[in-house]
Amino acid sequence: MIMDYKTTLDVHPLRATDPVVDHQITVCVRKRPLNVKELNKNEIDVITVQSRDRLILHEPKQKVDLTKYLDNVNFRFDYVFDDTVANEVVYKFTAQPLIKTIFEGGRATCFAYGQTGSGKTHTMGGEFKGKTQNFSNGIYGLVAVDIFELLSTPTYRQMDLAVSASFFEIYGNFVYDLLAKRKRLKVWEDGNQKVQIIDLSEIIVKNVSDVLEIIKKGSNQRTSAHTSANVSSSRSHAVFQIVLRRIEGGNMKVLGKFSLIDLAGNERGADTFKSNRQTRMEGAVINRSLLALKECIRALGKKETHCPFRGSKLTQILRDSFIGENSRTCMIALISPGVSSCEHTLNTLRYADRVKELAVGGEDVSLDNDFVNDSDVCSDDSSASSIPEENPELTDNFCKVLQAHQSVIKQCVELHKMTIDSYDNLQNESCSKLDVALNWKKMLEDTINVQKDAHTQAAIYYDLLCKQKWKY
Ligand SMILES: Nc1ncnc2c1ncn2[C@@H]1O[C@H](COP(=O)(O)OP(=O)(O)OP(=O)(O)O)[C@@H](O)[C@H]1O
Repeated sequence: MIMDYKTTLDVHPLRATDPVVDHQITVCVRKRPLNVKELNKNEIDVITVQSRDRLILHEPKQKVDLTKYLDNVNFRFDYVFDDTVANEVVYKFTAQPLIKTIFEGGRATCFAYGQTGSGKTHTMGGEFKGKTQNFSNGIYGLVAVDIFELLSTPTYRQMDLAVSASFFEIYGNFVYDLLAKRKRLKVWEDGNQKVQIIDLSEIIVKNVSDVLEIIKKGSNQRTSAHTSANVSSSRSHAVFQIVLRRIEGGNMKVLGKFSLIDLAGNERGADTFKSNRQTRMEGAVINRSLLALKECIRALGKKETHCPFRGSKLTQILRDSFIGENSRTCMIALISPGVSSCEHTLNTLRYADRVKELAVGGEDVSLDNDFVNDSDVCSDDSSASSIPEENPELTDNFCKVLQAHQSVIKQCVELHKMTIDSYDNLQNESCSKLDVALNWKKMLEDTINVQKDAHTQAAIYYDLLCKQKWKY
């Protein structure tokens, strides 16, 4: 059905020579090719990149009478890159336009967002050849090339700017220095709300190869640390920063900063019901940071004076990226094309869609029409953000209650839809009464079960609230 549908479409993907448009906030999507594992499983590609800014997700669905049908969901972003596009082209439309910002005294930020294995590290760090990574064609490396090229032009050469780089990781609520054997660092906020990472290694770099060395060192540290500690890099945010400084009144003052962030896998935020406590807690922290990130981009897009950067360690550290006239952000949402990733892909696209919607000043309608987005359940509700930081157990449980209730709503919507379909099918006799009855019985049982789960979660949460003597 997908193949047939695709043949009816007029497809004009983005070309490397297309014009680059200037935005304060750019949101784009990159589709990776099907990988060997997916090809071996004969997975179907459910994504069609229709044009430079549009894509369609073909979601296979089934009616109550087992008839299959496609739900074709359309999305529009600033740019959409299909699976043939190289890193250099992605860079040209995303991070490259932000380079000049840091020379003009601003803050530039580029995020890679998506499910584990969707291509975040490939895009930010560089293409993999087997186990080795080509750091010179990732966005980190390409940014370095352009910075040093601009520095060599007459305008900037005379400014005598100093360039330095740092590379760290945010795992749970802690920060680890990837250039100092993953030393755990303290984050302090001074009286002016300036956030400092104490003792973070910041290495002076003189040329592109110095930067590539740092990227290599930090990336290797990340990989080896995670292998030995048996935790996954997909549960941490990696932050690579390049800072420009100039002499002002005898002191070195920051002129501009480029932050490049390889975010934790967004599906990790939904590590809840089936996982152990540690994983669930990590999931809740990731969830919160991704939501806080969305809120901060919203504040930037709406030019609000208040930025809710305290919502997570990630946004706290990146606070100066979300304030100020001269802050520009780019989000690259990475998606896996296989049918088995359909639900996560839909979640990624909806999140990116809302970031863009917000960035152009629209309203956040996520709670009205998007209750299936698991990664959003934590704190879109304003009451969630009022849960005290020091009560992670409550936060975790509150997430579970919300999540359980979202499942109930989802299930009820399915039940309602199925009932209407059954009625139609009985009317036109395309399905036997027995089939309808059996399907309806099963659907009702499932609905009762999710309601029971939600009830249990709410009861656990109530007990916990009573125990903690913490009330709304
Ligand atoms: N656009 C692409 N073209 C070719 N291969 C790709 C592309 N994107 C990703 N891949 C391949 O897919 C695999 C997973 O990619 P990658 O490690 O970048 O995912 P990730 O999103 O960073 O996952 P994690 O969250 O686990 O770090 C890698 O082997 C990578 O080479």
